[in-house]
Parts: sequence; structure tokens; C-alpha cells
Amino acid sequence: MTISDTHFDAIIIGSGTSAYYAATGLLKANRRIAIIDELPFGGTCALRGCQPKKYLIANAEAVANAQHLIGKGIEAAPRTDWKALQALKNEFLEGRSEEDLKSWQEDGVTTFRHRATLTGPNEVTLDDARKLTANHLILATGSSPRPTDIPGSEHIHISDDFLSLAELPKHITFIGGGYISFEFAHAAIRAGAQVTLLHRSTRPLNGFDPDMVDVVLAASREAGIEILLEEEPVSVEKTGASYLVKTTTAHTIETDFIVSATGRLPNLSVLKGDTGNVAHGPKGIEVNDYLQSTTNSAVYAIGDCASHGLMLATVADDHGKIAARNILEGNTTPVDHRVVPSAVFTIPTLATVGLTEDQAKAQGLDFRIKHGSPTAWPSSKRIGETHAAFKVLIDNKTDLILGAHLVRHNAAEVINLFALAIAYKVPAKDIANFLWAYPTSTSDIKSMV
Ligand SMILES: Cc1cc2nc3c(=O)[nH]c(=O)nc-3n(C[C@H](O)[C@H](O)[C@H](O)COP(=O)(O)OP(=O)(O)OC[C@H]3O[C@@H](n4cnc5c(N)ncnc54)[C@H](O)[C@@H]3O)c2cc1C
Ligand SMILES: NC(=O)c1ccc[n+]([C@@H]2O[C@H](COP(=O)([O-])OP(=O)(O)OC[C@H]3O[C@@H](n4cnc5c(N)ncnc54)[C@H](O)[C@@H]3O)[C@@H](O)[C@H]2O)c1
Repeated sequence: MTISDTHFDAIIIGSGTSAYYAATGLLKANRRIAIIDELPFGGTCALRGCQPKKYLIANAEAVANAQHLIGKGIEAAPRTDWKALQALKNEFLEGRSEEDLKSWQEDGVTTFRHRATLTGPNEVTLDDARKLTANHLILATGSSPRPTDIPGSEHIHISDDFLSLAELPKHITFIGGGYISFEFAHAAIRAGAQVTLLHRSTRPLNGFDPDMVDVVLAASREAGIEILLEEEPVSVEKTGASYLVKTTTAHTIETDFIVSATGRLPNLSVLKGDTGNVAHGPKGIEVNDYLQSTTNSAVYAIGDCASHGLMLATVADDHGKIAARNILEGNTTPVDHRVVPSAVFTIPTLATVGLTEDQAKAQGLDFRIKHGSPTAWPSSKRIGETHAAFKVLIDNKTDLILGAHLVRHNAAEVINLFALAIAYKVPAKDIANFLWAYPTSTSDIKSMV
């Protein structure tokens, strides 16, 4: 290798969704870049997160939609063929990473399939000892599941393992009451497994509106998911082909597969040895509002590994775009994540954007709440939806939407309209008077404001 082979305008470590947007921005400005990943190219969202998960959720929704109409025009619900479902999902994944890699290479990116470590302010060392340098280093190293440290934790799996299960276990236990446990629990129960979910406090799905969470809990329990609150596992023991999970209240759960989803921690293996002068803490790489390291101006950190924003694919994408722009233009664009819609793909879906009721109260805002259950609306009745709710916060002075919280079919789609209304300041009266195509889930929002 010559010096010109080992020096770049920018090196991106990680090839996930944040890296994709950063690289795309830099390539448009003809920058010479390298992307390094120790795993197959593509990252979590495409290969081990959002996309493969949605295959399982789509199947669960098809089954649940039919189940909800049994006796109301449907005679028998379909059953999941887990193997065929996995085959469909794997068909999507097959060759995806190789295609990504090829496409980067065709765009002139130099790619390395290696673990990288920062060994100087502008220097990266690969695990085969090659050294690379760049004017800018973009750390896009994502996150990893929080490890479980209890006796028998070697029997506990992570989300990747659930997504690639060749056979569906008879009974599955999920540890943690967040996004992953709830989504997977809904997918598993509809596919025919028995499911227990353990959550350590009284209220799971932290950060979501408590009234909406109550509806999700009722719907989850009605679907057959056993939800144990104020329960944590203290040990796991193998017994024949199954496992015994003992909990804090001396409960014993006999189960066939255990998944821990107790949050994800920033993946900081790239900073091993701490020789790159990059400050970091438990929330990730410390960055300013421009996503630049607070201690090394050559370094930007984006996506799940940065201590700025939620661990969501959309946030990671935006980080990638912003970092590229700030590298090209010199810190012109701060992160602005006041409006980030998000959804938990349970059945029904839980979705949220903007302020919660508690946050609006804490800010002393003068607002009204439109709150209700749409289960008697035709749009719910015709699909047999018995668990649904909405809560919309509207500023009394400006008539603008402050926050919207939904549990309903299509809530993940509808929340995006509320997000657009918040971001572009569309008053509630304009939403109510708009000619939404009818009858649709979105035309229902007239009745929610
Ligand atoms: C099961 C699951 C479901 C999800 N569903 C959703 C969803 O529906 N919607 C949503 O918005 N978000 C979802 N998320 C979150 C979303 O996937 C992440 O926020 C997003 O993928 C983060 O992207 P990233 O670019 O920061 O990191 P990643 O995509 O994780 O990429 C990081 C890459 O860096 C590489 N790397 C790390 N360290 C090194 C090193 N030292 N050397 C070389 N390479 C290294 C890794 O191998 C990895 O490929 C989900 C996550 C999970 C786990
Ligand atoms: N639909 C989506 O957008 C989506 C889907 C899946 C994952 N994600 C992203 O991935 C992240 C990780 O998902 P997750 O479900 O693992 O995390 P989470 O943060 O959503 O939930 C973690 C849960 O584990 C509990 N917990 C934390 N530490 C614990 C401990 N030591 N013992 C027992 N319980 C503990 C928490 O109280 C919480 O209920 C999410 O925060 C989210 O950012 C997003």
C-alpha cells in the first residue's frame, strides 16, 4: 500500500444506516472515503433489526387481523408456518450485504472487513495491523445488547438469536419491558408460542404515555402474553431440554428459550485503549450539537454510539446526513430532534410524537387534551379492534399540536402525519377541516383533534 492508499478524506467505522447517510453525503462532494466494518456490511437495522423484524410482525398482523374477526365474517384464523416465514425473511437478507458492499465499491469507496481501533487522533489500526489515516474519522459503531449477569446467563439469548430461530420454541421468556420484548412477544404469540415477559418495575414501555401503555398491556394479555411486572430473573438453570428461570419474587418459569432485551449500550470497541483522545461515557461518545467529539475535532460520532438522541434508525440516518454536512461546511448544522415520531410494533401498534402530558404540564403550557377510545368507530368495528386509544395535546393559544399518542391499527403510519403537523406548525383546525381520503385511518385524525 502507498501513502495515498492509506490516507482518506474520511474514514467511517461502521456500515449501518448512519454510515450510509454520512458516506452518501461525502461522496456527493467527491470526498475520498473508506468504510470499515468487522461484520457483513449493512448494520443492525437492515440485517438484525427493523427490516427482518418487520417480516415477523407482518405475519403476526395477518394472523391477528383474522383472529379479531372470528365469528364476525371469518371462520378460522390462519396459522403461521414459521419455517416458511423464516425462508421469506432470509430471502430478503440473502446477498443483501454483498450487494451493499459492491455498490460502495462501485461508488469508489475503499472498504475493509476488519475490526478497527483508534490509535491516534486521526489514525485507525485494523486488526491485521494495517494503519489508515484520515482528515476526519466518523464513528458509526452502533450499539450492543446490555449483557445479563446472573447465574446461568450463558443460556440467555439476544434479539439476533430470536430473529433467526429456525424452529419456534414452545415457550419463550422475554426479559425487559421495552421495544424489543413487546414487539417480539407479539410476533411469537401470534406465531403459536406461549410467551412470558418479565419487567422489573410497575410500568413497562417507559417514555410512552401511561394511558396508552395500559391499553397495550390489556391487548397483550388478551392475546395470551403473560406479563409479570416487578419481576426480574435471578438465575437460569438448564433442566433437560428446557430451562428454569427463577425470579426476584421466587416465581419459577419453565421455558424453552430466553431472550434478554434490557436496552442496548453504545458499542465502543473502537476506542479500546483510549488512544484517540475521544471522550466517552455510559451514554456513548460525547459529542456537541454538531456531532463532533468534544475532545477530538477530527472525530464525529453518529447513530447509536453517539451520546445524542434516541437509538432509532431515523435518528441515526439524520445524524449521518448532519455529520457529512458539518464536515463539508464546517459545523453549520446542529442536530434538531424536537420532533421524532416512533412506534412499537405491537398489535395494536403504539406510537408517539412530541410532548407527553407530563412534559407539557411540567413546561407550564396552556393546553387541552383530546383523549378517547375509537373502538366504537366504524374503522375499528369493521376489523374487530377492541383495544385502541388516542391522546392529542393541543396548545390553547396557538391551536398547534404539542404531542400525539396513539394505540391502534396503522398508528405507526398515522403518527407521521401528526409529526408533520408538529414540525410544520399545522393548526388543529386545519387538520380537522382537511379533505382526507375517506374512509381511512388518516381521515380519523379529524376526530382526534
Ligand atoms: C431488534 C431491533 C429492532 C429495531 N427496530 C427498529 C425500528 O423498527 N425502527 C427504528 O427506528 N429503529 C429500530 N431499531 C434501532 C435501529 O436498528 C438502530 O438505531 C440503528 O440500526 C443504528 O444504526 P447505526 O448506524 O448507529 O449502527 P449499526 O447499524 O448498528 O452499525 C454499526 C456497525 O458498526 C460495526 N462496528 C462496531 N464497532 C466496530 C469496530 N470497532 N470495527 C469495525 N466495525 C465496527 C458493527 O459491526 C455494525 O455493523 C431496532 C434495533 C433492534 C436491535
Ligand atoms: N420500533 C422501534 O423503533 C424499535 C424496536 C426495537 C428496538 N428499538 C431500539 O432499540 C433499543 C433497545 O431495545 P430494548 O427493548 O432492548 O430496550 P428498551 O430501552 O426499549 O427497554 C429496555 C427495558 O429493559 C429494562 N431494563 C433495563 N435494565 C435492566 C436490567 N438490568 N434488568 C432488567 N430490566 C432492565 C428497562 O426497564 C426497559 O423496560 C430501544 O431503546 C430502541 O431505541 C427500536
